[in-house]
Amino acid sequence: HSIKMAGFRDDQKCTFPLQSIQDVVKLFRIELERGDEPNLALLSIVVGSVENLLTCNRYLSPRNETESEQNVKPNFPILELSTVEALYCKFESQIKGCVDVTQYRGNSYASRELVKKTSDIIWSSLTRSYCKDRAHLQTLYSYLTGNKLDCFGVAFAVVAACQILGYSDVHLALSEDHAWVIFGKDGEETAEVTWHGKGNEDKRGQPVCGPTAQKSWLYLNGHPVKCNRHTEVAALVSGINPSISATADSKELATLQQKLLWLLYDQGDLKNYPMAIGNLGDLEEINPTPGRSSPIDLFHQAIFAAQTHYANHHVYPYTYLGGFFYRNGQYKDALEAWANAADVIRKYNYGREDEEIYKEFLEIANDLIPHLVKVVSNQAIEAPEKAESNCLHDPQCFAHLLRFYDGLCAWEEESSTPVLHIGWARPLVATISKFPAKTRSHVDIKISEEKEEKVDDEKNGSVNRRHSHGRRDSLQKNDVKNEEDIVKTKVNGSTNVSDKKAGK
Ligand SMILES: CC1(C)CN=C(N2CCN(c3ncnc4sc(CCF)cc34)CC2)S1
Repeated sequence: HSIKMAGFRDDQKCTFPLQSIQDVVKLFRIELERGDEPNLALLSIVVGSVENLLTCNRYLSPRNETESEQNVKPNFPILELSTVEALYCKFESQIKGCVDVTQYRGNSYASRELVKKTSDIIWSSLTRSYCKDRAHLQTLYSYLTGNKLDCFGVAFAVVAACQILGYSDVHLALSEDHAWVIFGKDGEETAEVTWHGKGNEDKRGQPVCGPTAQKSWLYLNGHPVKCNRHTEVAALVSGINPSISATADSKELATLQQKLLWLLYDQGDLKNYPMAIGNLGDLEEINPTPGRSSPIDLFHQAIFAAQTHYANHHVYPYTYLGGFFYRNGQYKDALEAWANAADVIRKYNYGREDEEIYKEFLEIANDLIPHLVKVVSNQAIEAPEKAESNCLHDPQCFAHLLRFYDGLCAWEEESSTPVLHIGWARPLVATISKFPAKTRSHVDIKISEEKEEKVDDEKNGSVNRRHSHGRRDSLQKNDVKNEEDIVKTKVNGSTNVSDKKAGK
């Protein structure tokens, strides 16, 4: 049967051959600024081709071939239109050849059968067995030249295929460690289209619902990133992997990713995508763009996006920020960011497919914080005159640490799987014992409000409670006179009675 092969439009063709970062940025700009939808398959093939040339087969420009050139510096490859067109047509004919849309004619929305069928086509043509978490398996280039895709790559390929079949309602849904699709009227339907993790039976074709989806971090309890075509382009760009080896990155590819993320940022396409903003913050830390937001600003924008669009149910915005502060020796701020991350995870129950975030908190608790505490305790010894500003003498640092662990405990409560075990206890004891008793004694462990009145009534006069941000609630009788050198710090975030009455 004759398949109408849609070639590329002139404004797409005119950018070829692509031979610089700017050429690729220009192609993306054309795709993103035109009225119609950006072509996901085209952009994925282009990015995958460039990534392959810059990371997999160390592209050598003629200039570099002389023996004298010791440091092999790849220039930008030349990407011909014919290469991209051939791969695109291969994908288009495979998809259109296998899906008989006449069977679904009429209903303008995709059906679960259509989505499942599309997923089956991608799924069945994957190489039997390969290392699923290898790098550079996230694009259609990898699929079309090597029949390999990673978990995210399968979900993206299904959405790109449905776009080619004309279903503009099929979109990518992204959590912090999984991807699935939404479709139907108002995107109300959901379907698994890929696998997750190791040793888990795939649930392809099934909706994302039920108890597993409710309280588990993996599905973000109903707060995933629901993409439109532009956000899907942002996911594709976020997925660019500049790593050449465990120790080397392609500078050209990292620069391309950074420029494409700024293009999407300026178009407003990252506003509801915290991880993409975080990725941009990481790139800006490595290679700052003059005149652009600082990494800290970007990480705060990611946090704001998560608070605004996702009821503050995302953990990674806080671990992006915490990691930045840690790398830059701003340890009090790192502890606060990690405590805020724990305030998010406390909203979930830990389940067997949440290993990724478990590993994240394990590394923070048992590796990063112990290292942080060792560094500051050495500082206290080497520079005793700076003791006041030292983390170990700051009750708010101790309060952040307690809030961090309290969040992990709350995460474990009512969970099917335990979180903490003896392996967590040793680093915890080592960390707590580095804080002198004087510091620990200044932390005021606030209890939840309903009990607070009871405690207040029973207690004759209460200690003065100072919010962790310095605002004092009230001075009660028999307060110590020199209260200014006793920092009362709330451990948890609950507002206290007077605030409540003040309607704050
Ligand atoms: C603070 C961190 C440890 C640094 N990098 C992090 N990530 C790197 C980029 N990541 C991502 N970045 C953009 N989009 C997505 S969608 C997704 C789930 C699989 F589809 C992951 C992910 C995952 C999180 S979190």
